[in-house]
Amino acid sequence: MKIKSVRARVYEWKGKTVPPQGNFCSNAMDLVYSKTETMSTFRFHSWTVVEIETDDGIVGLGNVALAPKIAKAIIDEYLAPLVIGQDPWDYEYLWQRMYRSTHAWGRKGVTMAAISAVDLAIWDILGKSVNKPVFKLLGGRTKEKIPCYYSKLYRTDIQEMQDEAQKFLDQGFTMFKSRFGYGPAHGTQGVKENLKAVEALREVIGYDNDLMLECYMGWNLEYAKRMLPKLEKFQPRWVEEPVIADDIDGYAELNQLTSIPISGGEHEFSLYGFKQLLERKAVSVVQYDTNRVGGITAAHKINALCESYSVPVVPHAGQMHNYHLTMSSMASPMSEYFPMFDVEVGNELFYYIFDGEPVAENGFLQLDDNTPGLGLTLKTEFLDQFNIIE
Ligand SMILES: O=C(O)C(=O)C[C@@H](O)CO
Ligand SMILES: [Mg+2]
Repeated sequence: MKIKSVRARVYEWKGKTVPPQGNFCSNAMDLVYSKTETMSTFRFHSWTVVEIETDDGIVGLGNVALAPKIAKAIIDEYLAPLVIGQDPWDYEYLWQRMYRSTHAWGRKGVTMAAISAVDLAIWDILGKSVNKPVFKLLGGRTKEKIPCYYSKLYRTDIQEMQDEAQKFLDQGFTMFKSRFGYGPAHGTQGVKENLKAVEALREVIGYDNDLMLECYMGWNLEYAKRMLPKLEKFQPRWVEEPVIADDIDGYAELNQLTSIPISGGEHEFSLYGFKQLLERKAVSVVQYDTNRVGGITAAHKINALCESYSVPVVPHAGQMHNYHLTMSSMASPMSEYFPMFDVEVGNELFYYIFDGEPVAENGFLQLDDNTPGLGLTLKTEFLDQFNIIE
């Protein structure tokens, strides 16, 4: 079997989006003076879809959401020529060709995300060619079904957040992730607002259910050192991305500071990036995203590395490419789960492009032993709400 063609198309959402609100989600731009709403650079309203076809007609689907137009250019210009004419079963060789040939300017960020998209499509082909789901090629079924946590609860009105938490508690979720709205730029009032929201959510879900707290790189070390001791009484399962991804020493200091586990990784790349995080005890929970980190080829290696450190892997975002890594590894106890909503930050856009995503039932996800490959097809229902760039 040989790769015959690589097609990368950008799906630009033209449909309605939930308008941004202030203090919706603390984020890395909060620390930079700006007159615009800071979360705007972290909206994912475009997505690049990669279709790789083999000489016997199998089509593999990959995807990338980081800088999708740039990712498409990297795929078209640099990565496609490296894989066309090659055997997809030589996936390690192909991964190394892509990684090493772009090493001078790649390694992390959008290049590794583009490599991830090609690698996902290759693994989709592998599964389809032997009529097996990808997780069966990685280690098989390690769970009867996948526990998942409800992920949203962005910082809105306190009552709205409590109503949202109650709604999904009633649907059987036992784990919830919420977003802080405030950070160093918002002073002591912001600290009070952050604590008020956590307390309000605990009032709804109690202490028999897990609560994870997301900073999305919106704090700094000094502020996090003030906040974590105040948060301990609320017993969060983890506090996520308190500082920017490059501040690994900051992560390591915070991870030892209190009883609260620090999580991160969705903005880290490749096996080597996670080797650093683990060696320096920077995180207690690893959260790579398989469509960023280097695809399934890289994520599978990182799962093994994390297993050797007894550090759990909870991939960032839901989405099928992550579910296969969780199903096939004892290192990964659960998945993140965004239900389908109106398009807001963009984590929801996946549902408007692909069919095949499992719907959570009572806080669990299921993958089918008999659905080959990643289990995704391209959705046609919302095509009229996308501008597609060939
Ligand atoms: O789901 C996460 O962990 C994210 O970082 C998503 C992003 O939109 C901020 O919440
Ligand atoms: Mg996150």
